[in-house]
Amino acid sequence: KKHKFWETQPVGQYKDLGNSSLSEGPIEPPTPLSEVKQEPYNLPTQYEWTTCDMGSEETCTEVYNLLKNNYVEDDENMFRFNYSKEFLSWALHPPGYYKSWHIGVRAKSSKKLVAFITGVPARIRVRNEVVKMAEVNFLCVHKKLRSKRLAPVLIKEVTRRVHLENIWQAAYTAGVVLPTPITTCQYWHRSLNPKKLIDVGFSRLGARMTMSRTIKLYKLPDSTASPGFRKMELCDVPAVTRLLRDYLAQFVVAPDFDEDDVEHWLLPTENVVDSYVVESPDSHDITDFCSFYTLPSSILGNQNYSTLKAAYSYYNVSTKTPLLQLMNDVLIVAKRNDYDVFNALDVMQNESFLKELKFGPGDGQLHYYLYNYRLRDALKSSELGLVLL
Ligand SMILES: COc1cccc(CC(=N)NC(=O)c2cccnc2OC2CCNCC2)c1
Repeated sequence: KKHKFWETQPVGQYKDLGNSSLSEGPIEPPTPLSEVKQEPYNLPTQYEWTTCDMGSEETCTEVYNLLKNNYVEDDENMFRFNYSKEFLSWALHPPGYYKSWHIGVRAKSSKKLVAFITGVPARIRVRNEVVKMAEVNFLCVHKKLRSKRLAPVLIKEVTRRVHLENIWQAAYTAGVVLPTPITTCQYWHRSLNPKKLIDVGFSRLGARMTMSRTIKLYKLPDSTASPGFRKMELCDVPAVTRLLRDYLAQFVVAPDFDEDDVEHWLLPTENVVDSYVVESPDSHDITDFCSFYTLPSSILGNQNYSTLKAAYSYYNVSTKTPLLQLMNDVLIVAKRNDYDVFNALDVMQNESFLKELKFGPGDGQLHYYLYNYRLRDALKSSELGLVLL
């Protein structure tokens, strides 16, 4: 039966969609902490739980290798996400993180890491309510242990450890449809290195198009157009926080970032996250902001290339510079830094620039979910102001 596990969980069930007698908000009330299961869920006897200290080079390398060889692939199994170690360390150490939410499974005999799941704390606003949530990510079971029903146990265990910290909601994404998406996003790609993308099968040569015509089509200027466009610096944190909070207020679901969050999630970190501001040349105000994160993919089975260097649109705010020009500038910077492709979801106001900046639609969708929080109706993707890693 489909979703045997998810039908046992406090998540929006299909039968509830559009049922306006059901109120928006938590589906189940918090449990008294004394009633939360104190001990970990049972694993098959040959496996044991381990808490992964991502601050340890050795453990971080084990997690990196597990994901590099066993994490999400595209629908045609040509690419696999290859999150870097510095990315994983950044993603799992935001302000207020809990080490106990970095959960691994080892084989008792070999001590090999065979599964992983994580949570990080986040304050997420849903309409006018700011809710403490866990952002759950990096659910991975070794390819050799699939269909042993390990994923439900990993999900129940991270849920139990989140409950122990008195947090009762979560946010997560998946490429598959589960009960019940709060929104479904289309992803889009902007070619930066079309020759490589066609060589590795990520893109196809358009009909009646030659390679040289295609290279010319995606060519970008060498320098950015916005006066005052520069990398974000520590001293920009207060202004960027103000800009971002004002911008995100328009969306139904969005992070409730404070200055500490902005410093962690948006200050440039080499090979992990890049962010730029537009500082007005005369007033020196920060009027615009754009950012992307770096998530390479392994290219499976290509003689000439092993890695696809991909940028993923993160948070972008335009108040003076046209969004179209701001995003074109971020494409120029990504190209200058040798990215092969720039990816974006059709969330926030992204739809307003995708086609004009020559993004093409991807062949998949990304579904967003909330755990233990019901929305009366699914959102349009443009009502979503949350980008997960
Ligand atoms: C190009 O290499 C890939 C390797 C694995 C999967 C995919 C397709 C895919 N599933 N893409 C996305 O989920 C995606 C497409 C555009 C923007 N963000 C995305 O996912 C983010 C956010 C969710 N966690 C993964 C990274 C592509």
